[in-house]
Amino acid sequence: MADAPASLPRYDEPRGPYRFLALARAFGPSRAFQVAVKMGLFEAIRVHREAHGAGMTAAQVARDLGLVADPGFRGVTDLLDLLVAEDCLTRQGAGAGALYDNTPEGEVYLCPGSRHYVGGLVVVNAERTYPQFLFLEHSLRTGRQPPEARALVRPILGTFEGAEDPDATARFALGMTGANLAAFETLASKFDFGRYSTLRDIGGSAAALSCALAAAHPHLRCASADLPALLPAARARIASEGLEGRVDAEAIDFFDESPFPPSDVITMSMILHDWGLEKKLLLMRKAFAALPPGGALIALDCIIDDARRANRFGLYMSLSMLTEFEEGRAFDYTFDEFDRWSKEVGFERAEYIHLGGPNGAAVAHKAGPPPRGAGGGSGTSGGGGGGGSGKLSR
Ligand SMILES: C[S@@+](CC[C@H](N)C(=O)[O-])C[C@H]1O[C@@H](n2cnc3c(N)ncnc32)[C@H](O)[C@@H]1O
Repeated sequence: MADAPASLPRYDEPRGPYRFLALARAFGPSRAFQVAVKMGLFEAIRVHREAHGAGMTAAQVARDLGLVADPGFRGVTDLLDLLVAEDCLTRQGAGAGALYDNTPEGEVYLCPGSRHYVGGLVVVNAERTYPQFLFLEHSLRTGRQPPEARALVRPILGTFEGAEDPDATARFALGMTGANLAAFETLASKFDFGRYSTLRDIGGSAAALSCALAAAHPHLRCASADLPALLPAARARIASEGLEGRVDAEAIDFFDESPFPPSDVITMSMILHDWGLEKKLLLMRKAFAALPPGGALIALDCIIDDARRANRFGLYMSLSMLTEFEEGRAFDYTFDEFDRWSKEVGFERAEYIHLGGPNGAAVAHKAGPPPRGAGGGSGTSGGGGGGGSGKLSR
């Protein structure tokens, strides 16, 4: 397993037919990675290194994770080397004595004790998204998943409502927190929250967005509102971040008759994309009604570029919503579309804030002076109200 001699080809960008074949097989490395995260490989390596001061051999990994440990069996070594090729593991040495270890990034993002752990969503991808994509053709032909799929993956609304089982609800919430924390922290630094005093996060799950914003902006009073099954996860996070008294957890059903309680800012992260146009507009109207003059609705999603060709993760996400939501009407959207909807609902103008990777925030502003006065006198960390970097205003 020495480095390839210079005469061997380097496997960089696949070209010609290989580009299409690579795309057809892209699920392979993806699935292998999901399985590795689900089995706890990265955490097992971290724990082993802490105890023994070195990475693990393939045989040690096999024993630790309960995999086939027969020396003639290639599966475990193949999985580990594929993860080396994907830059998810490092390897030192060769053959049976080769030691596999985490990359520094793997340690931050793939080990559950880390604040930045994203593995929760990888497990959701392994348990829900991947099996549902097996039936994508059926979804495209009928707008819904077939009964076979529903035998493998329970409907997402049951998970939200806690009807499936409380652990599945908590696991989904932790997955969402890990996946979106970086975007939440970027929003905290890019948007001028100094102009507002109160914020309500609709569909706030485990309150991660409210906590990130309250931690960055001490003047801000936040409420994270979700179905009752999410209250324990939200309360646990508020307590663990030391934000009791500044962040509340509230039970709501955002589709019931009652109006949203008034707040200067309403956020909806990964909410609008869960629904068809009618329900998207209903939620935006409820937000508009609850905001004071000068208030803002901030929708966070993998907002698709207006030309619908660059944000391929956003486009994938939209197909994923088709498989997740039984209505067959859920979709991710462009900023252009959000801009149009926001005017239809009554907002004065909208702006786009890029949040890193495929994530963005579409902000709709209600006409009027900012509720807390320009600048607000609080320590906002950046952005400012007008035209900060990466913002489009319309
Ligand atoms: C895709 S998750 C997004 C979670 C979180 N905002 C984030 O970005 O990480 C959708 C959230 O909407 C919540 N939700 C779904 N239907 C709801 C309803 N009718 N009323 C309130 N919350 C609801 C779910 O419980 C879930 O927490």
